Amino acid sequence: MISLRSLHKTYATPHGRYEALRGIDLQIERGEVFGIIGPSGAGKSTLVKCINLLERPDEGDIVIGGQTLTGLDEASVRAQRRRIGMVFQHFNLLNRRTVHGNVALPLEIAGVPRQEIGPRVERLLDLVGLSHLRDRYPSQISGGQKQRVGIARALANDPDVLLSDEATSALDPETTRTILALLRDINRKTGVTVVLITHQMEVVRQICDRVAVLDKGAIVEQGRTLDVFAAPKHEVTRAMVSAVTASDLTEETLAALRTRIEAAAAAQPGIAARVWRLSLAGGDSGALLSDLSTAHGISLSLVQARVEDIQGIAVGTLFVLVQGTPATIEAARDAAQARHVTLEEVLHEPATGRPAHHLAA
Ligand SMILES: Nc1ncnc2c1ncn2[C@@H]1O[C@H](COP(=O)(O)OP(=O)(O)OP(=O)(O)O)[C@@H](O)[C@H]1O
Repeated sequence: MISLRSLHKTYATPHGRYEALRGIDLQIERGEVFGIIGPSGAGKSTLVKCINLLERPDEGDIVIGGQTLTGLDEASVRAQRRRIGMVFQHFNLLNRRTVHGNVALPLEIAGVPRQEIGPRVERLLDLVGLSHLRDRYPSQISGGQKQRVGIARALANDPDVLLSDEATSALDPETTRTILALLRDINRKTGVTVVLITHQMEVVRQICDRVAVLDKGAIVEQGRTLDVFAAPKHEVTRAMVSAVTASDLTEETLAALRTRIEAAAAAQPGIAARVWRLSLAGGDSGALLSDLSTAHGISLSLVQARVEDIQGIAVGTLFVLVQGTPATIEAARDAAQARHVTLEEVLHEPATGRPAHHLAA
């Protein structure tokens, strides 16, 4: 649906030229919800402006639905721009027009006959759940409702692509969830391709099928959202993912665990203890823990956990204290490896001098 091929964009600055996009290659399929995420200064706004043709890239091609947009004259660019519906962070509504009037505006500009505009706007307001507020002005509705107007307006000309530029950044978490759910719903009902530009991993987690990570003007990682969350490769991705799913044990918690383990070992000689970090990407964490303890006769207690639902799949980190004989613990570890789990030993008592190691299932 959208192909970005080797996009380069350089700005002139007082200190010389700055390369904001350094060869972006991306393929976004028809009907998917695709996230482009990156930290501040990564080049997200520049990329948005190139995709909707407000900025011309210095090099490279933008192809939407088979049509190469780079190299077109201004009149053709304006026509092509209608194929992309834009949703903005600050809504960009006209205060002197009603909700209905704001959604009607792009249809008026496109020269749609007056008698067609009314029914079309009503359908759009119905789609975003705002029919009852049609005569209100922007100052009389909430931020979430304003964004619904923004989404209806973006869909007015029946675009192939809905391009959302930080559409939920100005909204509280609950409103963000409802707006993302609405975008997902519209994507399913209409099949419109949705491209979300965001700095929030939470947005990607909730609705994106695939994601590309932008850093310093380049795509550093891309893939299915689930895969990127489960095993982020680039350090920028890891930092953003860990803000949503990962957790670490503090030194205080580790010290308290050591004390607890030593007391248990003194009371029950022959019983060893481990602390495991289990990274899940799918599967049922509760079932995993109970299966391991019942099948192998070990004692398992949860120390700390952060597990998030990524479109129906559990992804996250559990820290568990495992106690048993060394043989039963080894058997349980082998069994854990057979599941969708990455297991890392954080603490090994009594210490054997063996370094902590990673075992990928
Ligand atoms: N018109 C311009 N002239 C010069 N440099 C620019 C211009 N616009 C952007 N830049 C620079 O290009 C880089 C990318 O900027 P861009 O606004 O695309 O990043 P961003 O990922 O959207 O950042 P943020 O999330 O903070 O808005 C930045 O270093 C920025 O300073």
